[in-house]
Amino acid sequence: MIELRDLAYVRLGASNLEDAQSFATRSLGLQVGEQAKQALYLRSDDRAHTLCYFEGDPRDQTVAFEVDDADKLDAAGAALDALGHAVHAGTPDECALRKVKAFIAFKDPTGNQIELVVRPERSGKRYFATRDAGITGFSHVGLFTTDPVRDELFWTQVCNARVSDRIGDIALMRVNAIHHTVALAPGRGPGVHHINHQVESNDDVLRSYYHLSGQRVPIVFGPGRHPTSGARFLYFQGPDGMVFEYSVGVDEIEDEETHRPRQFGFEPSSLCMWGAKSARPR
Ligand SMILES: O=C/C=C/C(C(=O)O)=C(/O)C(=O)O
Ligand SMILES: [Fe+2]
Repeated sequence: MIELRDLAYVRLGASNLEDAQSFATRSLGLQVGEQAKQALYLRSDDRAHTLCYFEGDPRDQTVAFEVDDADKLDAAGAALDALGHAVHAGTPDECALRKVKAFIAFKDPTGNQIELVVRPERSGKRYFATRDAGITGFSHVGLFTTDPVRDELFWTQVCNARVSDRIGDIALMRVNAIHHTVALAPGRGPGVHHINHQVESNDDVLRSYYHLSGQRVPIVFGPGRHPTSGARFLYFQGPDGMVFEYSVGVDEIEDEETHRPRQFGFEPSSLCMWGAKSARPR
């Protein structure tokens, strides 16, 4: 069993790094941790980075999870290899680019690019962004799936994810007490469906709604409230069509032993209990 501890980062190819920087700092509210020649490292918490835009194809998207140590990383590599996944061990240069001690890369059954990392770098400086979006941290990702039932089995049987709730066959899965760290979303191929940051209060969600609307950032869903995690949310579109979410008030699963996933119907009211309609199909 591969024990995922937390999300580490997302890496996104950017068609225009300047546009990505402008969006990340003026709209999303991240802090530039480091500006390299062909990459931009962005912070949302006490880590050195949680999002990296690099000059490249916007379809090149990777999600990374932290595992405990080098032994666990080796065991994960062996387990994935035995299941037929091609596993790449990061070279020292590739580790430096990701600010981690070691990592392996592989694809999930849909073809999503996943990395498992050890010892991601933290920063001695606290996260301090020039735009005050109220961000309290990087929280979850949505991943496209071409087969939700198969991919739920991968995340829950090969890895340690547990299903918190389902909407139709779509699983919202946790790797720690937080309601979900990975949400699956039906799609025609691999890719990141959305990237979530938690914010401090309902006020932050609504303040951002007006701030982003004023900047003509496309709002794609919300403000609204998910009946699943209970979170109040706003989804909006960034560079190269990537969707970002702010949310506040996501449930924690209090009792790991007794929690049973709830089943929600595959219908709009399962996505928003206030009646907001998503501008993109889930
Ligand atoms: O469409 C359902 C979304 C559910 C949630 C939630 O319960 O918080 C998400 O954040 C999500 O999957 O994006
Ligand atoms: Fe979400």
